Amino acid sequence: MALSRLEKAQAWLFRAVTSFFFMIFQLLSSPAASARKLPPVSNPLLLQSATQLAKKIRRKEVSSVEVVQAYIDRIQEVNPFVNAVVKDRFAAALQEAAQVDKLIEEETGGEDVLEDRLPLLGVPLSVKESYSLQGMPLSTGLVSRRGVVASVDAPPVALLKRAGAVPLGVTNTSELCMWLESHNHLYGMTCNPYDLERIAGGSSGGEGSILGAAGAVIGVGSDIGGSIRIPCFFNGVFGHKTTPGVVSCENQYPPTSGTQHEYLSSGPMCRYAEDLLPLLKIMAGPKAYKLSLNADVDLKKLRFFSIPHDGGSLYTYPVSKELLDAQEKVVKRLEADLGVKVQEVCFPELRYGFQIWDTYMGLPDEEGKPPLAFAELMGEPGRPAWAFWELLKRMVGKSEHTMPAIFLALFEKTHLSKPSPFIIQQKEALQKKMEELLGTDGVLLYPPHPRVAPKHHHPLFRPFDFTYTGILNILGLPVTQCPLGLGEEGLPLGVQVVAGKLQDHLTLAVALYLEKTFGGWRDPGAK
Ligand SMILES: CCCCCCCC/C=C\CCCCCCCC(N)=O
Repeated sequence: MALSRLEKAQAWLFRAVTSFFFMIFQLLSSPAASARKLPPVSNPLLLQSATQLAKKIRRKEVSSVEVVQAYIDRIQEVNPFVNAVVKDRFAAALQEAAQVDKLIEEETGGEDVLEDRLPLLGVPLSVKESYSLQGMPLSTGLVSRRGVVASVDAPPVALLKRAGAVPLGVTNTSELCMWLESHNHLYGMTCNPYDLERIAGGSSGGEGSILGAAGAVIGVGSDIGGSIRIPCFFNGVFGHKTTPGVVSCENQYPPTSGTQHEYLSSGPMCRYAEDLLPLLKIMAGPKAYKLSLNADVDLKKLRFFSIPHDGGSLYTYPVSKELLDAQEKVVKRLEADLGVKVQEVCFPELRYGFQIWDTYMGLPDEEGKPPLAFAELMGEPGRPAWAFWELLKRMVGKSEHTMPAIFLALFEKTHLSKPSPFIIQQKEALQKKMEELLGTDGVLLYPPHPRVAPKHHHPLFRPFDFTYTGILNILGLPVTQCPLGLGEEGLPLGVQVVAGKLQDHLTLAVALYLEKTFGGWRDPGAK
C-alpha cells in the first residue's frame, strides 16, 4: 500500500506551516550581513596535508613543536570568529610535541621505522566533543552533562594517538548530535568560516568549521544521518562515512540503541584528500583488513552513475541549480578525462528517504527492545524530558535545550507504534537495486544536501533536507564527501561519492581525482 492520503496531507501541511513561519522568521531577522571575515592563512605549514607534515617531521625538516604551535596560533586567530573548538589542551599538546621531537632525535632506526610504527607522528588532530578523549569534556552539548570528563580514549581516537597524532582539543556538536546545526546552550553556536552568518552543519560542525578555517588538518567525526558529510560539505572539506562496523563507534555519547549501530559510522574528516586513506587505515585498527585499502584503483575501469535528486520527495526541497550544475560538471569531467560513460539513474524509492530513515532509526533490536527515546536522552536517567514543558520554557528563554532538540522530542510522539510495511518494502527494494547497481566496481554521485550552507536557524524550517545524506546511512554504504570549489555566494559546493558495501577504497580514489580536478579545499580568508 502506498502512502495514505492522510500521510500526504500531513507532509503538505507541514510544508505550508514551516513556510509560513519561515516567512515570519525572515521578516523579523535583521537583513544586515556580517562584514567580519576570517583572516587568510599566512603560515605555509597550515597548507600541507597531514601526510606531508608527518614526512617533514620525521625527516626533521620541521619540528612537531613548530607545527603544533602553528595550529594553536591559527585556532587562537579564528576561533573567536567560528566558535568551533570548545575546549583546548594546548599546553599538553606542546609538551607532547616536544617529546615527539626528542624521540625523533634519538631514533636510530631511520625514517622508515618511524613511518611504519608512527605514521602520524607529531601531527595535530582535532576531535568531536562527543568522542571520549581522555581528560576532556564529553557533554555532546547537553547542559546537564556539564562537567562530564572522559576517562578513556574512544578506540579511533586511541588508534590515532597511538599512530603519533597530537590532539589539540575538542569541537562543538549539535545537542546530542541530532541536528544539522552545531548549536547548544553549553558552548553556543558554531559558525561557517566562509560566511559567519551561516551554519557549519552538524553534528560534527565544530570539526567541519575548524578544518574549513585551517585551524585543523585532520579530525574525527561520526555520522548516523549525515553528521560527517553535512559539515564537510558546508565547510568545503573532505569526510568519509565508512562502511558501518569497520571503525569502532564505542565510547561516544549518546550510545546507539535498537538497530542504530547498523547505521552509525565513525570516520575521518580532513582538508586534503590524500589523508583520507591513511586515516581510515589507522582508525579501522584490527578491522582494516575488511576494506581493500591497499588495492590499486584504476578509475577508468569503474562504472559511474549519477542521481541528480531524490525524484521529488514530499519532505525535501528541490536541489538548487548550482548544485545540480556542479554535479553535472563532475559527470562531464569524468567522461572527458577518463573516457567513461556516467549513467544517470533514478530510483523512485528515494522519494521516501525521510520515512525510511525515520522508520529504521526507530526499529527495535533483535530482542525486541526499542531504541531509547530522544526525550530520555535529553532528560535525567529515568526522567525523560517533558517536551511540551521545555517548549514553553524555551519560548521565555528558560529551557536548557535547543529548539531543534525540543522539536525532535515532540516529533517522536507522532510516531506510529508499528513501522509502515510500505516503507519497509521501499527500503528493501532500494537496498537491492543499489547493491545490484554498485556491485564491487560501481560508484555513484549524489548531492549531499539540496542547497549550500543555510543561514543560522534556517534548517528548523527545512528539517528534512538531511535525508540526502541520511538515506545512505540506512543503506549501510560507504560515502566520501568531496568539495567542488565555491559557488555563486562564495560558499562550498560538493558531491557525495558512494560505493558498494566495503568498497570504501573506490570512493577514496575518486576523492583524490576530484581534488586534483576541482581544486579541493579553498582558504575562506582569501575569497
Ligand atoms: C520544525 C522542526 C521539526 C522537527 C521535526 C524534525 C524531523 C526531522 C528528524 C530528524 C532530523 C535529524 C537530523 C540529523 C542530522 C545528523 C544526524 C547525525 N548524527 O548524523
